[in-house]
Amino acid sequence: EKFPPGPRVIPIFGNVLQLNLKSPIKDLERLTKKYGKVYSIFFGSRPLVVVNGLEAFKETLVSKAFDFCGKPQDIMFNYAFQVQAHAPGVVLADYSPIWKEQRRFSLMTLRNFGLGKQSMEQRILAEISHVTKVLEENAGGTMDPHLLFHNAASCIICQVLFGKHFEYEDEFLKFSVELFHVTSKILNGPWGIEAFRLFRASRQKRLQFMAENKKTRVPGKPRHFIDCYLDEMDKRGDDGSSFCEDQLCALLLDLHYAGTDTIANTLLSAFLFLSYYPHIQDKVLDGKDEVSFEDRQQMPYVQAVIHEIHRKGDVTPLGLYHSATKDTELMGYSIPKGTIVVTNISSVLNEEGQWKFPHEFNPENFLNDQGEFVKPEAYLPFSAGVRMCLGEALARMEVFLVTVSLLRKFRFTWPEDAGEPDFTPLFGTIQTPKPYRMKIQLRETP
Ligand code: HEM
Repeated sequence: EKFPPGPRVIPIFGNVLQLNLKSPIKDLERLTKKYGKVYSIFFGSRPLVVVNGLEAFKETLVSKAFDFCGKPQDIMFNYAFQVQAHAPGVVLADYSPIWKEQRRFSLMTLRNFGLGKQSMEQRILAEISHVTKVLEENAGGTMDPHLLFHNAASCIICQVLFGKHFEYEDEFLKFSVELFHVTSKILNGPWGIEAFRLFRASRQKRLQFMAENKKTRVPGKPRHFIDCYLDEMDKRGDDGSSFCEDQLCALLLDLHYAGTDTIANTLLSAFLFLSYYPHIQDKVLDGKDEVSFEDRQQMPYVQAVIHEIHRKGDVTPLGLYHSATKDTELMGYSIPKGTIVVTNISSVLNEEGQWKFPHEFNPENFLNDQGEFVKPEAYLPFSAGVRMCLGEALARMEVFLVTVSLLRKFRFTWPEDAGEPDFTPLFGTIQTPKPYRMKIQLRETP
């Protein structure tokens, strides 16, 4: 009876005609002003509860984390993406022992692979050298970095999953980058049969990799994620756990997808802002020649810039839909089991009252009066709680290393003839900055 309020529902359509689905963020902001931090909208006859702002986020994701950690199953994207119901992977899997087991294993494996340790850093730096090469070829001119950053992000996660470098011309790399980029905009574009076809083709390619890999695998000597998973399967035998090759195949897509488009768009957004505000680039370097991930704690300004990149990047504006695991309450409203809950991450990352400069790209958002690094509570680009992003550590390391390494070698500026930049991104489950060109100059080596 006390379901969250919302705009008047039109039979059959619900509220879809009242929302700009191509770019709904402004509409959601308008509805917050009218109905408060928690309200409902209807897609046809199906209600979605939208959660806005830090206070409502904390109740949803932290204090009532287990009431809201489900994931809706009967939506179109799941049918296209998952392919096999018994092997749901992690990203779209409902809250269940299977999800828990697979998430824990993935997290541990990413960590043991050297996250926070030297070896992961070396893998990332090796991939950055390919980016540097392309930028060197374009130095003195301008370029659209779109494909370059997608290729780089995809290659880095492929190093973890498959243990090898893919050339930027490789068919698998090109196919994957295109697949992720197109389908992450599914919410606002025409799609259907084509998405189903692409995800099925992607599964065939992953199965092929898994089969090829077995030929060179030495049990107990893992080279990459696939090997680690197969070792785990051997260890578990027939213990009735959820570990199986279909799950491995699903996880490969989850991690490759989640690790490519998010990072690529964060980097695109980073270099859009940095090109327009080149004075920030000079302050990042501040006379330092060598910068390693290890040193970041001693570099408050660099930390502030990287965090501001993730905040203004705002790449997953509505997170990934949650669902209520039982009949529960949220901010005084009744939420029936199974209700889809939309976490409007964008509303928190730009919330007035939480940030010194909510609407501008400004590293001061993460610095106190003494110039020390501080992280406001509303810094939630990776969400929070039980379903929080499991690639956060890798994402932070990648964005740090790519940004700092490229700034050491190049200076990026906004082309004089490019007019004013449009910072409003193209909306999607993962959103993308509008295409732009940046001017690239080699820095003088000291
Ligand atoms: C800037 C980069 C990234 C951002 C902003 C980001 C953000 C997010 C967000 C908002 C979620 C949804 C959390 C929720 O449902 O409440 C998520 C989930 C997830 N992310 Fe990321 N992510 C990033 C990079 C990565 C990377 C590099 C990987 C993999 C290596 C990854 C793997 C995942 C997985 C597997 C999930 C599902 C977790 C689960 O449901 O248990 N992400 N991410």
